[in-house]
Amino acid sequence: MAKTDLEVHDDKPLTIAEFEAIAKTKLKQQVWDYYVSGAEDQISIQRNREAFTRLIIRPRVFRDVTKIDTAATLFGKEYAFPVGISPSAYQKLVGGDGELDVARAATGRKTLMILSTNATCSCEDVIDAAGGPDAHFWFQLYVSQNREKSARLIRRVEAAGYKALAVTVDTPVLGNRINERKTQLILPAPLSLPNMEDTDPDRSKKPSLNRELLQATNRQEADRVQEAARERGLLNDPSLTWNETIPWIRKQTSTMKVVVKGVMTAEDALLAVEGGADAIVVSNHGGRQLDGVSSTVEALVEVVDAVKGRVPVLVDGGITRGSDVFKCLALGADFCLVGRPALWGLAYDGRRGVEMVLDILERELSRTMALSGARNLQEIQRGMLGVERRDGFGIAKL
Ligand SMILES: Cc1cc2nc3c(=O)[nH]c(=O)nc-3n(C[C@H](O)[C@H](O)[C@H](O)COP(=O)(O)O)c2cc1C
Ligand SMILES: O=C(O)C(=O)c1ccccc1
Repeated sequence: MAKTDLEVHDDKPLTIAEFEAIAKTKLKQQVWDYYVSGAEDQISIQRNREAFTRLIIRPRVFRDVTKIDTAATLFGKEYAFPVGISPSAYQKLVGGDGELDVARAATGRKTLMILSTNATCSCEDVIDAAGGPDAHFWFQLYVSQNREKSARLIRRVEAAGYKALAVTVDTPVLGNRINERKTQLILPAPLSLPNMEDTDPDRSKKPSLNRELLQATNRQEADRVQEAARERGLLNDPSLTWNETIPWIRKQTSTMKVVVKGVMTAEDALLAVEGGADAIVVSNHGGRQLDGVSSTVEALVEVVDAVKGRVPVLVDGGITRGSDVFKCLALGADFCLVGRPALWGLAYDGRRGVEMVLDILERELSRTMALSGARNLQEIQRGMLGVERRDGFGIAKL
């Protein structure tokens, strides 16, 4: 449409969907494919989004909503609002200074960042960029078959000032991502994974690891490549168990909390709590691991009901609106995380782009709260949600 005197056009993206559309035009095909893809038929990615549209808000009105307080506390640290950034690999491929820009944005907006084991910036540089040990960031951990190597990494991130380890429990092997198999992801030579101790002097001459992992078409080949990946600490040891692994991690650190990321059932949530986890992240890895699992908001309900407030419950997967955050909190989550939305912001304009994405989510959450009659996070109740009734016409309150 042509501009007229009466129209003011502002080209700044106003929604996460607009950031995504712009990121698609800015990123190289192989990078876009890597970040956007899920596993196999991508049913669970779709389900993550659809579940939000099925949840219907039941707003309360005529309450004094002059002041809206979105502050959220985790492990004694107050964050400005309950949306942090999930760990994702190779952020320098997306733009700017990668993890450093994401870190600057997270502290700039007083929220949580979880740094990936497979980061392209060192855990020390990320804390420095965030303004030092007050950052209250967490580190995502893949536990290596070589436990000594993992023990050294844990000591290193503890010394750097991380407050918690988020142990990813949904990745004993890599999910079957078809796009990644078709379009090779290349980590260009100057990029490296500085949190990994690399014992292979020839590694820079070899193709990127996810590609190798996914290309294997027979068991022998697959075993060989998975073994090489695990040896480097890029993937979890597949033998990890509740009984052995959580106590082992706990023994390696005296200051950091232990969080498990990737729980999707009440049964595992109970094992996590009984095994001494300090928090749970309900996650299906952004639909990149097992395809065919439920959406994370569906799983959130059973996890919250099983945990009964004993530890904080976080959730990620498909969150692209402040109203999605509102729905997660109403179901009982203590905090939300976004993976891809932060990356779309990073692709748009480095630190500033990530801050814009966080600002959109904060403004949308705040407005949803005001329009629903919730002045603070405690007032966001499950009864503010409903679903379409199957047995008649109307909304069934949750
Ligand atoms: C490109 C990409 C890389 C990821 N890398 C990791 C990782 O290294 N470790 C991990 O625990 N989760 C990883 N995840 C999963 C995210 O932490 C998170 O669970 C997921 O992205 C949330 O869904 P969303 O992207 O829909 O917000 C990755 C996700 C994406 C999209
Ligand atoms: O791509 C991912 O989702 C992921 O978790 C991962 C696993 C191994 C290497 C790099 C990223």
